[in-house]
Amino acid sequence: MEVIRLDQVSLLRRTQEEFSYDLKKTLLSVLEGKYRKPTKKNVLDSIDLVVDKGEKIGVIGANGSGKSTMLKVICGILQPTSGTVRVRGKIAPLIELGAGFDPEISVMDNISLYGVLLGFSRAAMKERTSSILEFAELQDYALVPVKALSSGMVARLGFAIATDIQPDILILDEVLSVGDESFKNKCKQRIDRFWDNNATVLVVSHDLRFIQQSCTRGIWLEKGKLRFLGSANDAVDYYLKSLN
Ligand SMILES: Nc1ncnc2c1ncn2[C@@H]1O[C@H](COP(=O)(O)OP(=O)(O)OP(=O)(O)O)[C@@H](O)[C@H]1O
Repeated sequence: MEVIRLDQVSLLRRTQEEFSYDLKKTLLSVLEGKYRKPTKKNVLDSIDLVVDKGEKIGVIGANGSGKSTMLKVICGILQPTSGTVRVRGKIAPLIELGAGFDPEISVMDNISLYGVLLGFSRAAMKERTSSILEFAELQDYALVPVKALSSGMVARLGFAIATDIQPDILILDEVLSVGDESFKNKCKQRIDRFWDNNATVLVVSHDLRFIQQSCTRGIWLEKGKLRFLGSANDAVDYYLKSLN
């Protein structure tokens, strides 16, 4: 059964998008004659992809080739400039953990808010609050505003919410570096369980051996284009050959 489908997905980004808010920097570069108008770049270029239930897909490619962007488009964090994305089932996006939190409101209220963003009802989130707090080891912080948590605690909370129930689709960006060593182990166990329970998995990693050992299929992206889609072993081989 098909659970993810991308048809001709492209995403354009301004090359200086991240810096455009820095007026002082922009003015200085104008005065120094160094200012260049931002140009647009195809970060994803006409991607077609169909993923069936239970597949484990490894996404590989050089830095900046569009791997994280593709995952964000699948999760709905980014909208494509053109093309369509269809996803069927509950998705656990383990990327940019906690990016959707409101720092001013309490941990408990953020659990409801984040859950609703992920597509759960408020009532369902109320029922899950205690198990989420327990997994994140934040029971004593339920009423504290999120801005008072450490960044590791924020990531733990994001992970706990996104994985409180078995997702149909698991999206992983690189090796998770959530919290301290003991918490990392807990996360790994949870991911392994989902992995074994027939979840569909998309994982970005530079660890090519891990991709070969753990994934059924591989995607090689190059400058936003899908260069290869096939067995994980072949994807790694072709990618490595391109580097020589
Ligand atoms: N917020 C942003 N604004 C503008 N351009 C961006 C932004 N985020 C990423 N890009 C650009 O999009 C391209 C793809 O980035 P992406 O993070 O998807 O690559 P990646 O393959 O995951 O790289 P890496 O292996 O380094 O994590 C890069 O050229 C990057 O500069």
